[in-house]
Amino acid sequence: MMLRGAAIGRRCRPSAPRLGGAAAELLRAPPPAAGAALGSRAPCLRGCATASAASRERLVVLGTGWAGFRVLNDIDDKKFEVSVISPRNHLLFTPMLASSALGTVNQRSICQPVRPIVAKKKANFYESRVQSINREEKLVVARHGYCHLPNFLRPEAVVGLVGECRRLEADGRGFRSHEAHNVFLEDAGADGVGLRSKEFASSKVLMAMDDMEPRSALLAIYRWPALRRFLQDAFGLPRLFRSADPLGGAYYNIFDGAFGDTLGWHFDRSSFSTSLILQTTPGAGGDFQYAPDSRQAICEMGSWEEVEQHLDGRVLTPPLHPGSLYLFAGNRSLHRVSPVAHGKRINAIFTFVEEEGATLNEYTLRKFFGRTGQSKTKIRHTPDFSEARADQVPLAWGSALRTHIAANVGNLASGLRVWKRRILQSTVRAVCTAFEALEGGSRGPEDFEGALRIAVALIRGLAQVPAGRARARECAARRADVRKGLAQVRAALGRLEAELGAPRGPEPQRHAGCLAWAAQMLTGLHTAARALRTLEGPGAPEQEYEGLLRAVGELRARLRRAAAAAAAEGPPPAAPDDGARGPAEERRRPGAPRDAAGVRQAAAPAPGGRSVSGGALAQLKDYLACALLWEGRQGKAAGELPAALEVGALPKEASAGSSSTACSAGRDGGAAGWADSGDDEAGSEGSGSLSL
Ligand SMILES: O=C(O)CCC(=O)C(=O)O
Ligand SMILES: [Fe+2]
Repeated sequence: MMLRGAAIGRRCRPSAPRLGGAAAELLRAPPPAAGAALGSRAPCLRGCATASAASRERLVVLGTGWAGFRVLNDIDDKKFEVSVISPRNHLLFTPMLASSALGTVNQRSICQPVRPIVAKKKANFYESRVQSINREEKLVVARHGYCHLPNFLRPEAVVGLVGECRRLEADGRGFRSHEAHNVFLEDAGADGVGLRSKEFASSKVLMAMDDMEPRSALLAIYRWPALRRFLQDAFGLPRLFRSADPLGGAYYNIFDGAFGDTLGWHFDRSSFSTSLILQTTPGAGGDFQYAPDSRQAICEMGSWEEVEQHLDGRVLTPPLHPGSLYLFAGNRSLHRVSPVAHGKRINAIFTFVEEEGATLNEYTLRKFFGRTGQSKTKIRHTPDFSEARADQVPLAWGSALRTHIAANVGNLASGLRVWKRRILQSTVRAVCTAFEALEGGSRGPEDFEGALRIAVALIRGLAQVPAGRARARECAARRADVRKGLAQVRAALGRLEAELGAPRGPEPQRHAGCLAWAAQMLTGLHTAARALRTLEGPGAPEQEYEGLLRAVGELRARLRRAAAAAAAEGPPPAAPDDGARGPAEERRRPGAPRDAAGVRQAAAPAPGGRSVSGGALAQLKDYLACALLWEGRQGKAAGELPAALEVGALPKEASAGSSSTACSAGRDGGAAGWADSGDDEAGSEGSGSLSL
């Protein structure tokens, strides 16, 4: 139903939604004049009045035709609080339409804009169509698509929810997305022309429902039956259900000024949404902006330029405050969250659906949740950086790297101690700044080189680091690798000790090789065990790690004793004769353990350790790359990585080897510090054994 040009004066009855029940503690019913949307299938407007003028009578003017315009012009706004609802924001002087079509009158001359007069009368203007009028209820239902319930939450509940969200964030939960999308949140299609081809960049952190504690206050509100009933009433729906999506039922959004986060112009895919504003930074952006009921018009447009023209003067930016709940028909009105310049904007979205069992589509899950299922393994959107070399990183990788770092940093930071997390975060910031400078053409050479090296090392590490249970599994497998490595060292030392005790000629060259190899292996395994323990965070099996580190300490002590015994044998011969030594070796040690192959293997200097440990420890390099970053607390500024640990310094083939990083570290005196950062008993022994 549509009334054109008619003005109806109505005192709108206050309409507090019916709220009560368990979560009522947290909630405050909207004040009577909050403009709650009730009574229609489409989100709609009730009362159309603001809370400001309880003493004035409310008057709703429908349409901006002759009558409406006249009433608005003549009304005494001291006596009446006026709201205007009209699909047009101007009066059209219809008798002149024909002349306008013929070109004798300019089109603009036959339109009178309504906003100046609305502003003068301090009225509310809703560009919308009225759907129905309920005279009994004094209710006007308009297809406006937006409804604001200020103070929906009590301030203390807002504080509680913000705290909950921050805790999750600090715990490394959530997924940071940096995405390009068009207004329809759909693939552009093969041809990708017209409006569909216009992409907007969006970035934010989303904290999915399955990341929340079962006792989460947000989930308590979401599951509160009265909220669902209220929304069903508000939207005038026959049925309404909570979403069956395990990730997207209720979730937190964080728009971080440090990343200039924003949500680009789009239409939602669901017919309506419910958003709870928790934190804003006034004046810093993060505004919710929308063009009411604009879908139909925009769908007919061929380009974004046309849409921009259409949006001019139509975009509304409602004032939202922490504790505000707003209901919004997001699939009918183009909307966005403007870029956040600083601080953080936090809100929560509640998803309700009209069909029982409905879930989010894969496109949305992938883009904004980073995964489609409950696995916490993040989706990679970026090139494979694992083979990256500092001297080979193409400039074009800049933004992909930033995205990748940003997407994984939360994942990696999960469970880290605070100081480590800080190092990681400041490293990431340095890297992002460096890339920004580079892309902007103002390359800061000192900053950049260091940051790039770190970036590559970081990415190599991050690229392999899973989260949650997958991480625990991965760490368990890597612990098994460390145990295997320790067993190899133990066996080699056993054979060496047996040889040293046996009455036979000295073999100083071979023994020195074996000792050096064992020392390097122990350094690498020690670093690996500590890095893994850090990675696993609070859930790490402490006893097992203690056992591994104790074993390293014991083997180092044995190594020192063996080294002393070997030193007593005398200096190594100048030039060992490999060809002659094989059979001679067999002849000289008849009482030695039988496994000759094992002896030969252990005795080989094994540059890079590959021949000893094969591929079993291959992935440790990534953890070691992470570990070296974390060792920044030892006063090594970003960029001052020990030379042997720079990613560019690692020969490509070394990445296939197991403890190559550790061995490089072992050979470099300066590197010993990071490998043995010295807060456990085994740590302080590293450099000593390396000096063998
Ligand atoms: O955060 C907001 O206020 C709006 C969010 C939104 O438009 C969306 O999640 O689709
Ligand atoms: Fe939206």
